[in-house]
Amino acid sequence: MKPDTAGTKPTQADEPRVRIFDTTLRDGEQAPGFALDRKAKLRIAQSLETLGVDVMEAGFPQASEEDFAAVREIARQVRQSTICALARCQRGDIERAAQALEGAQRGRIHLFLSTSPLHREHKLNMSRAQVLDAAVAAVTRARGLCDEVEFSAEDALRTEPQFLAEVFAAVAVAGAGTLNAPDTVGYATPSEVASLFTYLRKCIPDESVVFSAHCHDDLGLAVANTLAAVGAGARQVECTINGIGERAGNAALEEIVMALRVRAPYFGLATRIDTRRLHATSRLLGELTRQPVPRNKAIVGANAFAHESGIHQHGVLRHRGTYEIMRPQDVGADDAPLVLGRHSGRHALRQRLAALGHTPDDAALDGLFERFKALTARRSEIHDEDLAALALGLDPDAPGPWSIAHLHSASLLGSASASVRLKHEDGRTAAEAAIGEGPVDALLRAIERASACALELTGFQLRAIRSGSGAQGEARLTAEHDGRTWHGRAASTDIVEATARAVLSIVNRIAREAEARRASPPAVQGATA
Ligand SMILES: CC(=O)SCCNC(=O)CCNC(=O)[C@H](O)C(C)(C)COP(=O)(O)OP(=O)(O)OC[C@H]1O[C@@H](n2cnc3c(N)ncnc32)[C@H](O)[C@@H]1OP(=O)(O)O
Ligand SMILES: CC(C)C(=O)C(=O)O
Repeated sequence: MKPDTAGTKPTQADEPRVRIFDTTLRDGEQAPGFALDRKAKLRIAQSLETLGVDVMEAGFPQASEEDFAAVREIARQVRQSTICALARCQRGDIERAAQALEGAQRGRIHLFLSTSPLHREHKLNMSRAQVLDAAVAAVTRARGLCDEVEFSAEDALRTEPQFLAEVFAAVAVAGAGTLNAPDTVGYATPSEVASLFTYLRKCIPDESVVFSAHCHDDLGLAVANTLAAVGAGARQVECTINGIGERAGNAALEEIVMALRVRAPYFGLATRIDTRRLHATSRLLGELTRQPVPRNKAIVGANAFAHESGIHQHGVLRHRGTYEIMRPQDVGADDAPLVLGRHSGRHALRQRLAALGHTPDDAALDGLFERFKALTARRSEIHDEDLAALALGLDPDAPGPWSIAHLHSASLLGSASASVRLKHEDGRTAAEAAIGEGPVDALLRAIERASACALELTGFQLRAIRSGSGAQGEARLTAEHDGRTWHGRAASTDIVEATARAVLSIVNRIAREAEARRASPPAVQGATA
């Protein structure tokens, strides 16, 4: 087929659906720090299947035995998505990809070859004619070995558009059903991407061909460029969970899908994705790669639905739509409570106190608000127990009543023991020892016994907060007591001591609050709370 620049016939672009091609397990996994073993890949593949991706690129079988085995396993187990394997335009790669896909319900070989002058000259040492011939020969070979063939013109956005159209037209005739124009180095702008896809659609007005976008994020434009391609007729988008991928990453699946959904009247295009599975899939990937999702990441970051600013909180309390364009439950996130912090105002403070059972009048609220703001000047995080302490007239950061008089911890191959002697401000001392599954468990149990305060540990984090001599470790704990969550935090040059002091800070807050409730008759509590 010769490029046809005469006009645009109706094509696949008129279909009101965008196919989601997920490449988390290939381009995503290819990035430093994101390698996954076969078992982890299968778990992610199953999660992607439940999410509803149309195509999942499971790997590059020629790259290694491990990659081959992972693609083969995924092809055998996943039935609802098309399984895709990457291959260079080389006989060995194509045959290996076909072999890995043998058990697939529906298999696709994804061939790629660079088309840009820079890549042709310096990387491949091939002329235009050689690139064209190699692409057609590879597609012809692959066509008989699997259900579908996709062809990617690597570095398409830096390729002469006419030559790109010529290659696409030729591989479409040879049997490639999907034509992918990647912005391999994340160089293009949205208007350039839109112009290129408009041009390609004019040149190849074949209704059976699907145009695809694959954008990298080197300039932070991957999602914008992908959406520009969709606006210009692309009906497959290649993307990854959390936007992982080569260098700065690929276009983030969750961002594209939610943009299409939230702005449905603008795009008029659906996907098959069950958006309520987005959070779970993102978390699974973060856990398996041990790469936490940044707090401010769109859609799946911890702050994506959090409001701390008083003016926003006031707006959200009146009508969520003032500052929220989607609901957390639409992406499978928990309905986040308003975050009380340095930038919060009285409306949010009153609402949170009410949820904790405290209903101060306006004058009491003003007093509490002043003390709350003073606390935020000293601390970056304020928890419910701090608000409860303020409402009871306590200083959330006050020391005691218990302090550590003696501490000993020992661990040996999976078992650990700890002994503590605690001193109470009323003069009592209490000494206890315990064994546990590790030093933290043993310490927690010894302190629980000595202080007679039952805790169930629900979270524990240790991080270095200074390096070199005098380096400190900070322990952060969350624990349940009496149906409530409590937070403890302490730093020391000795991480065992930091952990013990963090546990004790929880015990002390519980003790102080209990004492205040005993000492304050309900009528007095009601005056401030
Ligand atoms: C834009 C992308 O993301 S493309 C995918 C990139 N992903 C990866 O590279 C991850 C997996 N890769 C690998 O494990 C290895 O690179 C392998 C096993 C595939 C190849 O390893 P090697 O044979 O040692 O080659 P090496 O990687 O050093 O060089 C690449 C070779 O492929 C050739 N090549 C690159 N792209 C293509 C292509 N699309 N079609 C045909 N040949 C190609 C290069 O010209 C070079 O050939 P040469 O060895 O004859 O000089
Ligand atoms: C193989 C192709 C699609 C690719 O990953 C790229 O060009 O970035």
